[in-house]
Amino acid sequence: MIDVDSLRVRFGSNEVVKGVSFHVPVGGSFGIVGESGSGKSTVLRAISGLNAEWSGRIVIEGETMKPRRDRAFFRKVQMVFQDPYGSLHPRQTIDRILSEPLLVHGIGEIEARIEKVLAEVALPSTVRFRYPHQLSGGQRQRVAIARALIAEPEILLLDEPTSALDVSVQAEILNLLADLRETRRLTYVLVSHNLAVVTHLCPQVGVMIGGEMVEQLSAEDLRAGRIHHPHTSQLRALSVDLEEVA
Ligand SMILES: Nc1ncnc2c1ncn2[C@@H]1O[C@H](COP(=O)(O)OP(=O)(O)OP(=O)(O)O)[C@@H](O)[C@H]1O
Repeated sequence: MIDVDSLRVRFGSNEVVKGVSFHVPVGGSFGIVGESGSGKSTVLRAISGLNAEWSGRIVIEGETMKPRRDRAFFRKVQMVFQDPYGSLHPRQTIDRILSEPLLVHGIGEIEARIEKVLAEVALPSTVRFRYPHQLSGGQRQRVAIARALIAEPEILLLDEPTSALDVSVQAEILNLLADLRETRRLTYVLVSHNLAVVTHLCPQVGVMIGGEMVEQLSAEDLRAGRIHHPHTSQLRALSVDLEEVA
């Protein structure tokens, strides 16, 4: 369960998140959509503990978050970024990349866990001894998801997880994320500028503009055009085809 209440974030004199509130139940999936610069990633980074400069209240699984998080938090909550090139160390083999979270958290059975998680993200075990540049973009994102999952978190924070990928690969990764949420009973917060991506994965959606969440609605209402805020209508009109990736 994630409760965000009146979250504010400023950089210097510039307030970029202006009192955002939303709730995600255990096993739920909440999507944040909005144009570039609307503050979506900043909200996610405050939840993830990557940015300690915020005010308001963030409660995760009943625990009120402080700006700095302990190691147990980083086991429970994991983040997946847009760019698998940037987020995977280029000189480490996939084996090393996947071992690291286990070593950090003192978790044993490293070999078995790596084999299991690779199977879960549908990668052959032969990728273990390759480097990120030897994999395709989609395979690299599967590795990034495997790394996020290997220490068995409860919550995944997904920041544009498919935006760097070809359209055909985007759908594969979205389907994988949907399956993993169900089998592992994960809770997701997903950020994307792409309405089709958000509605594919998230039954509940929050729409941001200029640091405010101006509307929250179900993916169903969004698809059907049952919308209250003009900005949501604009975003919907801009999205050429809501079902493109579905
Ligand atoms: N570290 C930072 N220092 C100063 N300003 C920042 C910082 N990070 C983000 N901003 C500003 O905060 C605003 C919101 O950025 P944010 O990345 O959250 O938007 P976004 O909706 O995720 O956009 P995008 O989809 O382009 O990533 C932008 O104006 C951005 O320039």
